[in-house]
Amino acid sequence: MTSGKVSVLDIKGLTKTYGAVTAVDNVDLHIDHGEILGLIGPNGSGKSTFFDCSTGLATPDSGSVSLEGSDITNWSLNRIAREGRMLRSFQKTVVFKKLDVEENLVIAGQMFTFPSVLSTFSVGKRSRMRIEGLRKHARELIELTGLGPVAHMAAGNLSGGQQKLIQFASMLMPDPRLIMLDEPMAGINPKLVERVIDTIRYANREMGVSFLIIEHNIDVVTSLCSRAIVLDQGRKLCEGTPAEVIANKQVREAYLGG
Ligand SMILES: Nc1ncnc2c1ncn2[C@@H]1O[C@H](COP(=O)(O)OP(=O)(O)OP(=O)(O)O)[C@@H](O)[C@H]1O
Repeated sequence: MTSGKVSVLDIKGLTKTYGAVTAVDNVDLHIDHGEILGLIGPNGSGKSTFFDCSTGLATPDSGSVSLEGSDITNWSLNRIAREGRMLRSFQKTVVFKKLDVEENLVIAGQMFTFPSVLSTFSVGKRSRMRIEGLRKHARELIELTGLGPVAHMAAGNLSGGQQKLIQFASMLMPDPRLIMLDEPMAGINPKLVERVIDTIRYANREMGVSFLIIEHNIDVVTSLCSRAIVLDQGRKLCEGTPAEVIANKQVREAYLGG
C-alpha cells in the first residue's frame, strides 16, 4: 500500500517452497487502482508461482494477500474470481472449442455472475433477461477485440491468437476490478499483439480495470506498464518504471543479457 491509499491488491511476504526449491521468497507487491504493473524475470524465477499463490490456485507457506483492504489469503480461485472480481489467465489458453465466440463470452459471464451453477440452467424470465444483458455485453466486447467477423465461428477453429482474445474478452465479462495475465502475448502474431495491447489499454482506461501482467517482451512492458517488478530466483530483484528497471545493472545481468 502507498501512503494513505488502499491498493487494489496488496501482497506482503509471500513465500512458497516446493521441496528444496523456494519458488517465491518473501515477496511484497502492491497494485494501485488503475495501474498496469509488469512482473518480469528469467524462466523459473517464480512469476507463475506468485500468480498461483495470489489467486487461490496454490497455498502460500506464508504471507498475506489483501484485495481492496480485505484479506483473501485463503480464498479459493473460484471465490476470488466471483466475489473478488479478480481474474487470471494461464499460459495455456482455455476456451470452449465447440462453442462460437459469442457463446464463449456469454457462458463466461454466466459462470462469473450467476448466483450458482444451477441457476445458469434456469429458463425463468429473470434468467432470460440476465442472459440478454450478457449477450449485449458480449457483443460490445467482441467488437472491441476485433472478433466481430468470427463471432459465430467455433472457437476451436480459430487461431491461437484469436483464442487468446476470446479468453481475454471472457475475463472482461464480469466487469472485473483486477486481471492478472500470464504471458498474454506469447505465441501470437504482431498484428494481434497490437490488438491485445489496445484492448488492455481500453479496459484499463474505460472500464477501470487494473492489471498485473507477466510478460517477457520488454517492449510490451515499456509500452503498457507504468511500473515493473523483477523477480530472480524467487526474490524481488528490483522495481521501478520500465526505464529504471531496464537501466538496472543487476537486471541486465540476470535477465536482459548484460
Ligand atoms: N508444482 C511444482 N512442483 C515443484 N516445483 C515447482 C512447481 N511449480 C514451480 N516449481 C519450481 O518453482 C520455480 C519457479 O517456477 P515458476 O514456474 O513459478 O517460474 P516462472 O518465472 O513462472 O517461469 P517461466 O517464465 O518459465 O514460466 C522453478 O524452479 C520451478 O521448477
